[in-house]
Amino acid sequence: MNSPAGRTALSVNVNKVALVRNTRHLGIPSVVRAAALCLQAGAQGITVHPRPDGRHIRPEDVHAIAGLLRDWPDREFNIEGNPTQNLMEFIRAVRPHQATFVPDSEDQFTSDHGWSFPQDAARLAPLVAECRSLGVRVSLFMDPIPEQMAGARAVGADRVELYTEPYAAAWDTPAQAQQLARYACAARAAAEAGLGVNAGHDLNQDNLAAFVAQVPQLLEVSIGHAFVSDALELGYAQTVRAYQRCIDAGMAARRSA
Ligand SMILES: CC(=O)[C@@H](O)[C@H](O)COP(=O)(O)O
Ligand SMILES: NCC(=O)COP(=O)(O)O
Repeated sequence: MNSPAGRTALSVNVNKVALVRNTRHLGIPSVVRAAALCLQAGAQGITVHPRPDGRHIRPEDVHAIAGLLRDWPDREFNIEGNPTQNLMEFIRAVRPHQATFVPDSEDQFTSDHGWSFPQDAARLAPLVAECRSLGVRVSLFMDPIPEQMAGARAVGADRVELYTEPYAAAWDTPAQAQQLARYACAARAAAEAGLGVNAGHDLNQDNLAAFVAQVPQLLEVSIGHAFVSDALELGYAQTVRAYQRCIDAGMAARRSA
């Protein structure tokens, strides 16, 4: 992903643009136009989560964004999903830069937990191997549990994505510092296991800088719900710049610590 060396990359998740689009048969707001405007504003990647029930991102969105990203060779496409459900058909068809495996059930309200090892190892390992044979990086959606990181590496994953809802829920409370320490420890354990570290879920303009400042070697954040909510007020381009300012503020705080 084309991000200045050492800068945490911003991948915009456009699920919620699709959610609004799906409430009429008019094709607006356009998911591809949202992605294009975010890329033009400097987002390093686009993320989608084509859930089996099609509540937001649908197969045609996946293929359209894959087509868009062919015009942006220095940016990345990240497709999220459960590889035991419909994710692999998309990986085989469009070969995104990254596949993020998420252990969601088909009717889950939203993602709310990561994989567990060794329980999930046997069924994930061949799917990870297939992605990698296709040249697709694999990131595993994980709770911030240091002891779980070796298991993620053992199935062949390149990265983990730390599930950040518990941190977001603790933000601006007395539990914030403890949560940040928990994520920093998990990130160090991941790096020691040879894994890259991504993060996502409920990150926003309020809580992002502190997370970037405290969590080492953070390669990518994928942000959707709060991003699209902000873009309704600011527009996509201004929102990309606002989130990148949060990332830069976190990186600066990290350097000065
Ligand atoms: C895996 C994760 O935390 C999010 O990327 C997920 O895509 C959110 O899904 P919804 O947008 O359906 O809540
Ligand atoms: N992997 C997290 C993601 O893509 C977006 O999550 P959210 O910001 O919509 O909670």
